[in-house]
Amino acid sequence: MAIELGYNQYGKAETRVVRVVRDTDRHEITDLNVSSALRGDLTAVHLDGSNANVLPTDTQKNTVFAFARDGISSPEEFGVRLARHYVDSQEPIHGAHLKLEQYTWTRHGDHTFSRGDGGEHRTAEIDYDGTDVKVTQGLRDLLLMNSTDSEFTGYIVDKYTTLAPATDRILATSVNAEWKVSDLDVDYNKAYETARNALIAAFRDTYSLSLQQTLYAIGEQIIKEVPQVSEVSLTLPNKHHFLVDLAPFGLENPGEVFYAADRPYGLIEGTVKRN
Ligand SMILES: O=c1[nH]c(=O)c2[nH]c(=O)[nH]c2[nH]1
Repeated sequence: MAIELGYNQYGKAETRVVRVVRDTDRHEITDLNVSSALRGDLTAVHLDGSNANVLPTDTQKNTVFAFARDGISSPEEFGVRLARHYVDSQEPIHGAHLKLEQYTWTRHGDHTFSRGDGGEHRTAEIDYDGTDVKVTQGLRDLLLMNSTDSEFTGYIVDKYTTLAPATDRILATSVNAEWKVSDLDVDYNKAYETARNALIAAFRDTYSLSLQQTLYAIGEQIIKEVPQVSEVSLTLPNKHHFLVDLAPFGLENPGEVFYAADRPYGLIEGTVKRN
């Protein structure tokens, strides 16, 4: 029987590093969750028990902390620096994939910050194969709601359809988005802020006939406003808000009282590309 090793990678997942800049009394914090995955000449470790080509995951964790000492200007810059280091300094390591999440802290003073319930956060993904660096920016769990300017009508009706057409509904979603940055000669923080603002503006300004239409509008707006972005992928759960029937209580409900359903939910996914 012929058996062989397929694709493999290994690394340290979820190294939590918090960097404080304290050059002045007004401190800055960068709070990251860093995962590294290395690939390369790693057959012997799986087949023969030789660890000679293995840069331990513990070392990868330590490298994150040591590199943080030099400062973190953006998750993308930090990820690129780590990826290049692992591949360029270790001959058996041929590729590195870095995933970074950045948690947002809101300032309440020079050295006082609060963080929400672990909701919205920024993401960065870097891949380096020894030649090319690929960078993807994004965000996860950004909750958005329009309390009007949303319809859903004109859909297929078959014998299982019970959904009533909606001409004025709540549209709410928890945005998961990532966009490929094709030109790396860019200010990552500025690109991120511009893309995030474009995303929110497109959601706000689109009179939505479906969440699919809103998805396209968001992708289109990001591509229009950030010249370095070539492709935007979006995953949008439709966080349904159903109008409650108050008639049994002798009350009208002119679009004012809703039941926020948890599950199931519609899941709208798509990619918008620069042509
Ligand atoms: O925006 C929507 N898109 C759908 O595909 C869909 N399907 C559904 O039941 N409600 C909605 N809303």
